[in-house]
Amino acid sequence: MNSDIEQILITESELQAKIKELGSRIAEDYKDKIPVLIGVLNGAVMFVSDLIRACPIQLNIDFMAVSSYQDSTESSGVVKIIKDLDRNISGRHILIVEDIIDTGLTLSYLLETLQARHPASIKVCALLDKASRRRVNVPIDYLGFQIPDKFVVGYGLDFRDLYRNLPYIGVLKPYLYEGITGDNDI
Ligand SMILES: O=P(O)(O)OC[C@H]1O[C@H](OP(=O)(O)OP(=O)(O)O)[C@H](O)[C@@H]1O
Ligand code: HPA
Repeated sequence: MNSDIEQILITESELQAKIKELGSRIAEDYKDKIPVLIGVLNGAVMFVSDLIRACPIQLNIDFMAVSSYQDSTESSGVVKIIKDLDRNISGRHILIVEDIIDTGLTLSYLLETLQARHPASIKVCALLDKASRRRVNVPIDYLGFQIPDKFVVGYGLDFRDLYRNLPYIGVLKPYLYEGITGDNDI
């Protein structure tokens, strides 16, 4: 699996140091509230679990599963809810936790969908921002790292549902996905 990686972009220790910083900032900002942290599955699974351990305040967690990339490295542009929240978020302070903001289409859809449920506030925490690919403007209140326009995997991020279990963020060797349209089987 490691041999499919062209370059390690962010090491495990860099990830953990940044998550501690983000957790402290979030804990300070929400110390008088009980926010609901919404992890966006599947990609944010590692990030949300490390982030809540770095966040020593009272909080709730919930998850939404959405998908727009299927088996491709390009967004289909259509965001599908695969699993919705388990709770009513009306009047609650919401923090959406995402692994990556790329085109911004997923986050834009989530913000619109969750805003319609009348939360007290909504903020966004994202580990990675690939700003050069943005197709719609979205706010990021807490950001880990800006990254270049490369397809990355690891620490929750996948290609065809693989590589999520790498402990670092790496650039996938392009020959592994070039020519794949999204309709192919593994
Ligand atoms: O800004 P965007 O271009 O919308 O891309 C970001 C989204 O893409 C990935 O999810 P994906 O649809 O691949 O599902 P996954 O989390 O299950 O991997 C990632 O986890 C973000 O949710
Ligand atoms: O670079 C990426 N890697 C994995 N999943 C993604 N979803 C959007 N961009 C990416």
